[in-house]
Amino acid sequence: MKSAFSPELGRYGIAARNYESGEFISEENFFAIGPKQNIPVVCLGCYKPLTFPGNDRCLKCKWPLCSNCAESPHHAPECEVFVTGKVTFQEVENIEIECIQLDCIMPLRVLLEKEKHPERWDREVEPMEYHDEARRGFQEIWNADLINIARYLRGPCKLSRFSEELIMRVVGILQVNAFEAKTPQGHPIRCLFPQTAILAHNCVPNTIRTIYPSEDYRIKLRTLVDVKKDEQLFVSYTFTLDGTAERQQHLKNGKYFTCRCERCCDPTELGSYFSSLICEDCDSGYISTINPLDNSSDWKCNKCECVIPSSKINAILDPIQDEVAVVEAMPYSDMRLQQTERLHRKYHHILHPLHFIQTNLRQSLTHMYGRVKGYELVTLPDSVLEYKIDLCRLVLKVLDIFEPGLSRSRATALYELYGPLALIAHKLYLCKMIDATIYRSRLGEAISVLQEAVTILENEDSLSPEGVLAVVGKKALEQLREAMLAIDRN
Ligand SMILES: C[S@@+](CC[C@H](N)C(=O)[O-])C[C@H]1O[C@@H](n2cnc3c(N)ncnc32)[C@H](O)[C@@H]1O
Repeated sequence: MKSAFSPELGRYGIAARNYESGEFISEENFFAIGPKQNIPVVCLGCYKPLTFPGNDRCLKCKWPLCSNCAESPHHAPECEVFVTGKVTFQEVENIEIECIQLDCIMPLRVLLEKEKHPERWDREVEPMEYHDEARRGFQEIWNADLINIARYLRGPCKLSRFSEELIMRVVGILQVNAFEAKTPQGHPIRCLFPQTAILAHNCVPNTIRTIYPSEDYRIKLRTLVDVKKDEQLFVSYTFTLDGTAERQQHLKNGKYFTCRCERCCDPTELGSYFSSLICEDCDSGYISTINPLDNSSDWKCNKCECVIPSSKINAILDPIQDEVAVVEAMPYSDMRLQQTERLHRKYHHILHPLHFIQTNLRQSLTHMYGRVKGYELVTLPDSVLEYKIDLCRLVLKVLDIFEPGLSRSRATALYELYGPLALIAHKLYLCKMIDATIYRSRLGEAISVLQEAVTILENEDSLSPEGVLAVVGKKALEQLREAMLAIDRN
C-alpha cells in the first residue's frame, strides 16, 4: 500500500500494485490496545465485565483485574503509574453503569507507548488526524474528556509531563482512528493501528480489515474485489447495511466528516432504493430524498408529483426504527422470530422491498430460521426452507451492491443459504420427486455456495465466531462432497 494526500481526504491509501480479490495487502501490530470508552468496569487484562464490586483487583495497584490476568502485559504499563502515583481506584457501587475512571486507560497506554517508542510515534501517530476544532464543538463530551482524562492524568496520576493539549490530542486520535475489535471471549476493545488507519472511508468499500486475537491482535488488510495499481483503497467506517442518513450521522458524530461517495450522493443508493418509501399517492413509485446530504431536504416520488417534507418522513420512520430496535435487542428466541416476522410484514406496504429496515429484519430472520429452538433446520417444512432461501438471496442481492466481493457479511449469508439448499435437494431426491441429475445439480449449487463461504471465512481468526464457522463449514463441505460421490456410485 502507498500513501497519498488530498485536501478533502487527508492522507489515504492507494494500491501499490494490481491485487486480485481476497489478496492480503498489509499487516501491522497495534500501537496500543485497551478498553473502550464509556463502559462499565472491566478487567484491564482480558476486558471481561467484572460482576462483583470490589472483587478481582490487581494485587499491586488495586485497579480492576481478574485473577487470570495477574501478569497481563496489557495492564503492566498503567499498573506502574498507579503504584508510583498511589492512584487508587474508587470502588463503584453500580457495576452496570459506565465507569469514567477507566476512560483514561487507553489514552494513557498510548502516551506511555509514545515514550517507549518515540520513533514509531513520530513516524506513524504524530501525523494522524484528531479534529480538534470539531471535537471542541461537542462541548459536553470535550469537557468530560478534559476532566476525566487530561486533568485526571495530570493531577491524581501525577503525569504532568504530558501536556493537556497532548492528552486531548491523543483522545482525538483514538476517537477518529481507533478500531473496535473483540477478544476471543467476545468482549469489545479498542486498538490503534496507525498505518491501517490511513485508509479513507467509502460506503462501498474495496478492502476489509481483520484483527487476529490469536496473533496478539495483529491486523491484516485484504481486498474484497480486484483492485488496480494506483486505485484508492477504501474501508467502510460504518455499518454498510444502514441507510444514508444513519451512515452520515455516524460519520459526522464519530469521524467529523461528510461522506460524498457515489452511494451517499445518489438518492436511490446505487439503484437499490435502500432508504426509499413506497409512494402513498400513486402506489407504484418510490419516495426518495432529493438531496441525501441534507437532512432537511424534501422527498419526492420517482413516478408522480408527490413531494413530502423531511419532517413527515421522519415522523413515519422514527417510530418504525424504535419498534425494530426493541425487537433487535431481544435474544434469539421464538418470541423474537415471531416479532421480526410481524414487523417484516407490517412495514412491507410502507418501505421499499430492499429498504434497509426490511433488509436488516431479513438478515436476522436468515440467522434465526435454523438456529432458534423449535426452528432447527431439519424440522422446518419445505415451504419455510424455500422461504429461508429467498430471504438469503435478497440479502445477497443487497450485499452485491454495497459489499461486492469477498466480505464477511456475504460469507455469512452464503453460509445460511447452503443448508436449506442441500436439505431440500436431499428430501426431494429421497421422495423420488427429483431424479439423480437434478439432485446432482442442486447439490452442486449448495457445494459451490458453501465453498465460497468457507473460502472467505478461512481468512478470519480461528478464535472468532467466523473462524469457527469456517471449520464447521469445511466439515459440512466434505459431507456434501461425499453425498455427491454417493449419487455417482448408485
Ligand atoms: C481514520 S482517519 C484516515 C486517515 C486520515 N486521512 C489521516 O490523514 O490521518 C479518518 C479521517 O480521514 C478523513 N476521511 C476519511 N475518509 C474520508 C472521506 N470519505 N471523505 C472525507 N474525509 C475522509 C476524515 O477527516 C476522517 O476523520
